[in-house]
Amino acid sequence: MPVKTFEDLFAELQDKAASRPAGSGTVAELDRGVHFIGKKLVEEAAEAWMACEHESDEAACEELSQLLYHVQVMMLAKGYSLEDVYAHL
Ligand SMILES: N=c1c2ncn([C@@H]3O[C@H](COP(=O)(O)OP(=O)(O)OP(=O)(O)O)[C@@H](O)[C@H]3O)c2ncn1[C@@H]1O[C@H](COP(=O)(O)O)[C@@H](O)[C@H]1O
Repeated sequence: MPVKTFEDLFAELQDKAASRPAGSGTVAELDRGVHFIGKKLVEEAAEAWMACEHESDEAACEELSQLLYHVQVMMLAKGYSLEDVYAHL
């Protein structure tokens, strides 16, 4: 099975945000808003930092993936496209 890329996940989350399927954690987070998502972003960043310092490579990569997910949820909450953010890379 091919690995899901950052762009693949963003397209999937955009679709979820538009179609709002029942049981979607993304929809639930979007409904809670920027303040809630911001706290999740910081929490995941801290967990990623701790995992990188003290845990296995596997655990660190898992935490980093969760941080990337929450970056995308924040982008959606703010209405930003990939291009809006990539313009600053
Ligand atoms: N990649 C992710 C992803 N990474 C992290 N998370 C969520 O981020 C949180 C991180 O979990 P933690 O272990 O840090 O915290 P926890 O204590 O277990 O969970 P919480 O109590 O904090 O919610 C969990 O709620 C996860 O569900 C993700 N949720 C969804 N996705 C993908 O996003 C897509 C859409 O998901 P749904 O919107 O749920 O359909 C699917 O492809 C999913 O695989």
